[in-house]
Amino acid sequence: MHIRFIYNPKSGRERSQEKVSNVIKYLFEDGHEVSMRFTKKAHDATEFAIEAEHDKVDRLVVVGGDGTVNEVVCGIQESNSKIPVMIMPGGTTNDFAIYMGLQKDDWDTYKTIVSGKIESVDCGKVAGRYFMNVGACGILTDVAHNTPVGLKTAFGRAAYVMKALTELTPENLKPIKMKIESEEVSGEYVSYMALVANSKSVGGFQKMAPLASVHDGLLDVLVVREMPISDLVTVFMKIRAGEHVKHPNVMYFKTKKISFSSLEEEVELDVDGEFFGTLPATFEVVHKAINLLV
Ligand SMILES: Nc1ncnc2c1ncn2[C@@H]1O[C@H](COP(=O)(O)OP(=O)(O)OP(=O)(O)O)[C@@H](O)[C@H]1O
Repeated sequence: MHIRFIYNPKSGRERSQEKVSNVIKYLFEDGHEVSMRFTKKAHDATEFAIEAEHDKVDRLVVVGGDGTVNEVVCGIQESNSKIPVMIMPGGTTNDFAIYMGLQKDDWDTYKTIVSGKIESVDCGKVAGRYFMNVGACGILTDVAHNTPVGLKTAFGRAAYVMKALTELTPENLKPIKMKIESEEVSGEYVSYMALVANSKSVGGFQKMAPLASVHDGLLDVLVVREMPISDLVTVFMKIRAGEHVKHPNVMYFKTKKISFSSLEEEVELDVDGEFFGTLPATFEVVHKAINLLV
């Protein structure tokens, strides 16, 4: 088989080299052809995924974080590719890879690349681009894209916690007046945060969208509505257990398609941990979009 690696050398703590070398060694020993593409800047991984479809490679291996996976998913969708994809988590949080159980040792990674099960999984679409994990707006949702790369390299996930703590000030706790339109829920809501998730794991919290599934042809929507700060603290403390969705001021439902618009100020949107633009935005699911090796 011809196996193409797309490798972001700057994602996470830059410690993936040894793992990648070991996996490539196993692949060579097994007689496979291996080619490498290293990303240098934003969108390189998208171009490399499109190139992989043209080159008719047999397997694509993505080494990087959620942002790199996002770019590869965009390339796969844009080129209508069905190439089986393996994700080697090399980022800071790796929400999607963790949700899919892809934190494997070197040998299992190699075995999955050559003979893993292929699962056809959903992705999301927003403003003509695609996402694997989440689109979000409101408090704390910009932490991932605003944390400097140097801080992530030095401190890993703790960098996000440090950045989050600097953001949780009374001035930042401004609720957003937004309009939501979907088949299930429509209306004007005042909320602190809204997110649309494909997988359960968001921002390092493995039960942020506790009922999400990448097989159900649906996106999970979580809206944290305006509430007293003391209630908000309670909600955040329940995220780890996935119990936050039961709070009366938290809306949680599934949909195929949903639109958000801000009724007042400009609201930034974060998609798979990277800055994406501003509201309005319409999210929809793309069922069975990616052939993932698991
Ligand atoms: N060689 C490079 N040097 C600097 N930045 C790069 C390079 N290659 C890609 N990038 C940037 O890295 C971003 C993706 O980073 P990625 O999300 O994979 O890592 P992370 O932020 O450490 O992990 P996570 O999102 O899981 O927390 C891309 O959007 C791109 O802009």
